[in-house]
Amino acid sequence: MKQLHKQSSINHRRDEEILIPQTPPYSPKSLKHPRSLPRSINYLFKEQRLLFIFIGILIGSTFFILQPTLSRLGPTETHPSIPKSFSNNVVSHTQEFSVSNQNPIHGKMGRVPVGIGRRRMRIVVTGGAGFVGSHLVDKLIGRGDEVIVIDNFFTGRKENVVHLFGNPRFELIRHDVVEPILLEVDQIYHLACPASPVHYKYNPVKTIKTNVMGTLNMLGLAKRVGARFLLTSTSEVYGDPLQHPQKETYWGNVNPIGERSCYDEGKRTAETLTMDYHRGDGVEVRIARIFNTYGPRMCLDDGRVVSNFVAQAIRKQPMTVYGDGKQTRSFQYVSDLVCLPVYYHNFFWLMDSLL
Ligand SMILES: O=c1ccn([C@@H]2O[C@H](COP(=O)(O)OP(=O)(O)O[C@H]3OC[C@@H](O)[C@H](O)[C@H]3O)[C@@H](O)[C@H]2O)c(=O)[nH]1
Repeated sequence: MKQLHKQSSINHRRDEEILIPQTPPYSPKSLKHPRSLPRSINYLFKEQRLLFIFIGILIGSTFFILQPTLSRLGPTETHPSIPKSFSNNVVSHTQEFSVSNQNPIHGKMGRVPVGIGRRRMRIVVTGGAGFVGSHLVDKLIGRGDEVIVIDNFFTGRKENVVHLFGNPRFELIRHDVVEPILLEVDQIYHLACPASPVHYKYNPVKTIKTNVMGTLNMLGLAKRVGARFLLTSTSEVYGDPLQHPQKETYWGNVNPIGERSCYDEGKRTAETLTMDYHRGDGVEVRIARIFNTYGPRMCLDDGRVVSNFVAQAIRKQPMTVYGDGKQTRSFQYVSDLVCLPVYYHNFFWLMDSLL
C-alpha cells in the first residue's frame, strides 16, 4: 500500500509539471516531419552512400561464408599423395608393413567432402617425444593437424619437441600408457615403448607391460572414440628368422624365454591385440613393422648399431662388430619412415589411405 501511495503521489506531481509546459511536447520524428522519407532516400543516394553499404554487405557475407572452411584448414596444407590401390602382402627390404582395415568405404578420410580440402584432425602420438615419434609429430604439425603427445620420458626427451612449445596445435602430456587415458581424437599413432636393446632390457617386465597394457589402453581408447589406430611394431617379431627377406606371411622364429623376448613377444602380443580389436570390435587398425631406423635425435647411448658406430667414429675409437659380422639389416632414414613422398611404405600413407 505504501508503494502504491508513493507512486500515485509521483504521478500527481508529474501531472502538475505537464500542466505548465516549458518546452514543446515530444512527438516521434516520423510524425513531426511527414516529408522526411524522401529526405532519407536523398541522403542515401548522396555521396555514393548506397554503393558503400552494398560493398560492406558483400565483404561481410564473403567472410561469413568462408570462415568455417578457413578455420578447419591448417597453415601449411600439404597433402601426402595417397595411392588408391594396395596389396595386402607388401614386401620390402627396407620397410615392411602389415595392414588391416575392416570398412574402408567408411574410413574417416572418405567422409571429407570433395572441394573442401583436407580436414584438420586431432591426433594422439604415444611416445611422441622419442626419436621416431618426434619426427612424426613434426610432420603432422607441418601438414596442419592438431597433435597431442603422450610420453613418460623414459627414453623420450622434451628437447625433441621443445621447438613446438607455444604452437597452439601442439600439446604435451606426461603420461605412462600403462595407465588408461581418455581423449577425443581422430587417429592414434601408438609408438610408446623403449626400442633399443639397452633400454628394453633395462626393465623387461616394464617393457612387456608397456606393450601389452599400453596397447590395450590405446586400443580401448580407439574403440571408445572411433579413432583409427596405428601400431608401430618391429622386425623383431620375426625373431631369429629362417627366411630372408621376411615376407608378411612369415610367422617368425622367436625365442619366448630369451633376453629379448620382453620386446619381441611384447610386440607380437601387441599385434595380436590389434587384430583382435579389429576383428572383434571393428576398430580400424594398421600395423607397421619397423626395421632399423636412423637419423637426427637418435640417442648416442642408444646401443643400436648406427648410433654406436657414429659415436665410436666421433670419439675416434674402433667400431665394434658383434659376432662374425655376417649379419644383415635393412636401414631406413627416419623422415622417410614417416612420409617419404610418392612411396607407400610410410606412416602417413598407411594411416591415411583407405586401403
Ligand atoms: O655396436 C654394435 C651394435 C650392434 N651390432 C650388430 O648390428 C646389428 C643390428 O643391431 P641393432 O641393435 O642396431 O638392431 P636390431 O636389429 O637388433 O634391432 C633394431 O631393429 C629393429 C627395431 O625394431 C628394434 O627396436 C631395434 O633394436 C646386430 O646384428 C648387432 O649384433 C654391432 O655389430 N655392433
